[in-house]
Amino acid sequence: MVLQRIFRAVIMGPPGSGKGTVSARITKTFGLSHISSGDILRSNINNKTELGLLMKCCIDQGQLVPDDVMSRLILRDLRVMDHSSWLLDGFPRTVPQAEALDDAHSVDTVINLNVPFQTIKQRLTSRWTHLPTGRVYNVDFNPPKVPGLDDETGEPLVQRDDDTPDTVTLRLKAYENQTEPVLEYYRSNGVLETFTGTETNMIWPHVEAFLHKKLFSVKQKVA
Ligand SMILES: Nc1nc2c(ncn2[C@@H]2O[C@H](COP(=O)(O)OP(=O)(O)O)[C@@H](O)[C@H]2O)c(=O)[nH]1
Ligand SMILES: Nc1ncnc2c1ncn2[C@@H]1O[C@H](COP(=O)(O)OP(=O)(O)O)[C@@H](O)[C@H]1O
Repeated sequence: MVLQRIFRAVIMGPPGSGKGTVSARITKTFGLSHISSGDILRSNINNKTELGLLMKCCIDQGQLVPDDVMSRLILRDLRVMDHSSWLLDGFPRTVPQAEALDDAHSVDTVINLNVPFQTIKQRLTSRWTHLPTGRVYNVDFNPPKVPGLDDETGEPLVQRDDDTPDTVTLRLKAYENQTEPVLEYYRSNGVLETFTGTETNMIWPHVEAFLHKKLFSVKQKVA
């Protein structure tokens, strides 16, 4: 689908709610550029940049990276995408980050994946990631064709250092304390759309239908 107008979206939800999985489907269906804060941080860690080395320990302890670091990193990437439609995944995660984003760009819609915490824990400890692309697999849900290898490149998959049961508990706490207030922020701005469920394949048709409608009405407004 070719968009006729620039469209900016954010996808939110607790760790393991399926943001990466749903983002891949959105980008494939609607052609938005996907920007994942977690993938950007992991690429910095993998490439041993100064920022990556500094942030690794905070990520591995299930804590959020400081707001100023994160906002600078993402807003810098968005600056060079001035004429693109994008989907932000994992940013903003705090109210100050949402305010920093608002100061620079207007957000058309925020997709919130509301998946119960007890569903999530099991998923994260069986998540396998292809670090260079952020493609995710799951032993139960979408296993790779060859165990341990990425379907597209044949490169090795890894388990994230922060996907251990103890760190997942800390990340869920950080989500409750620091990220849930962002949902309220966007709800009061009138852009929040929540999708509730325990399975991505049940949630996805609703997200897809919503975006079709949203993009169509955006085009109508412009015409
Ligand atoms: N069992 C199960 N696993 C899922 C489902 N949706 C996504 N996953 C897996 O759950 C893990 C977390 O999903 P991901 O998209 O990475 O979530 P994110 O942390 O919100 O970006 C990955 O291993 C996915 O393959 C689902 O409906 N059922
Ligand atoms: N916007 C952000 N603000 C602060 N820290 C972040 C942000 N995005 C990612 N991080 C850090 O990177 C980690 C992994 O993020 P991410 O890949 O989005 O995890 P998940 O998709 O499992 O929720 C987070 O637990 C946090 O430490």
